[in-house]
Amino acid sequence: MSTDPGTAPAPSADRLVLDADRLVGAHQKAEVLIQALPWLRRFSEARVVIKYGGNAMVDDTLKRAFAADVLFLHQVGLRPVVVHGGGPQISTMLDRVGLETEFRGGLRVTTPEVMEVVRMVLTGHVQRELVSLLNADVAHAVGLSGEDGRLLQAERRHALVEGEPVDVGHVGDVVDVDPQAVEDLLDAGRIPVVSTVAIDAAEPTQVLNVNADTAAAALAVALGATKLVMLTDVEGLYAAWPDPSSLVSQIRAGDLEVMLPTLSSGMVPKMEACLRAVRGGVPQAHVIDGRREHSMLLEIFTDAGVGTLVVPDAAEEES
Ligand SMILES: Nc1ncnc2c1ncn2[C@@H]1O[C@H](COP(=O)(O)OP(=O)(O)O)[C@@H](O)[C@H]1O
Ligand SMILES: CC(=O)N[C@@H](CCC(=O)OP(=O)(O)O)C(=O)O
Repeated sequence: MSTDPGTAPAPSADRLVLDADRLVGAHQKAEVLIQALPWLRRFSEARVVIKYGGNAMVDDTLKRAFAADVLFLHQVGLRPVVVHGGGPQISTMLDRVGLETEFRGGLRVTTPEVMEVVRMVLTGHVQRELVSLLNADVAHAVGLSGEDGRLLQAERRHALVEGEPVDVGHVGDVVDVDPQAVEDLLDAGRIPVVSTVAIDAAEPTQVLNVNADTAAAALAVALGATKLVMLTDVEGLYAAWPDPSSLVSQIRAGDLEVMLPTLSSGMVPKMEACLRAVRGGVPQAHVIDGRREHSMLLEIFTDAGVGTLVVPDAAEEES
């Protein structure tokens, strides 16, 4: 039975404010959905390689939000491929087992003992955790390492320290990608989750430690991905690190190439990877803040975009 508006008590001021808030909230949600529509259409069936950096795996809530975003992409018809890092997690385990660890030119010095721990942590711990989060409700995700189906082959590389090559042991750069194992999983409607341990092309029974950004870029190129999205622990690329007001929202490949020698630490392999991806035919490479819940959805499905977008030299202006 409805109340006669003429006799019903007047709603309190607090109640009116609450109702207004609810309406504004609902209106905003509808706006977001409408805004997402052209992007949903545009990216239908698009392959998106998502690099999830170890520094962005801050806590369980964030990890669950990441998994929810990946599942959302999958549900609305994109083809997400997750490539994960795990640098801090490897360092913690090395510390626990009493092995010294050191980075030269952004790359971990990797002895045979360190390599065993790298492989164990990436494929046995970080990958397992992501696969289990992604499969919490529906079983879509399947984990694989660069060793599986010869996905990633690498050659030993040096690090560059002040322009000089330095030996960093069992560290490689990807020289060959056989994406068939990933293609098979995508064809079966799966979400591949890739650990970046690679086969040593010179000694195929051995493995090499590959920077996860580098591996993600190589895989994005081999898969003909529409986007490479890197989740890290900063908003994006700062032209004048660490000044947040210097965030670069969009940069062309040629300008990034000029900027590369001025960059330091983790941003070097990350921006090199973005450059490699767009030069290899990936139309867009993004660096976004993985510490902000749902930053990936904001980047892909809203007009504003977030973080830093790298585009080829001849690309049109777009978010
Ligand atoms: N110009 C820059 N802009 C943004 N971050 C930078 C810059 N130079 C160095 N950094 C560092 O790079 C880090 C990201 O790289 P890294 O630690 O390798 O992340 P991930 O584990 O996500 O791959 C940032 O936390 C920041 O400390
Ligand atoms: C050669 C090299 O440095 N490999 C990295 C691989 C993991 C990685 O890249 O993880 P993030 O993406 O979390 O940094 C390492 O051993 O830490």
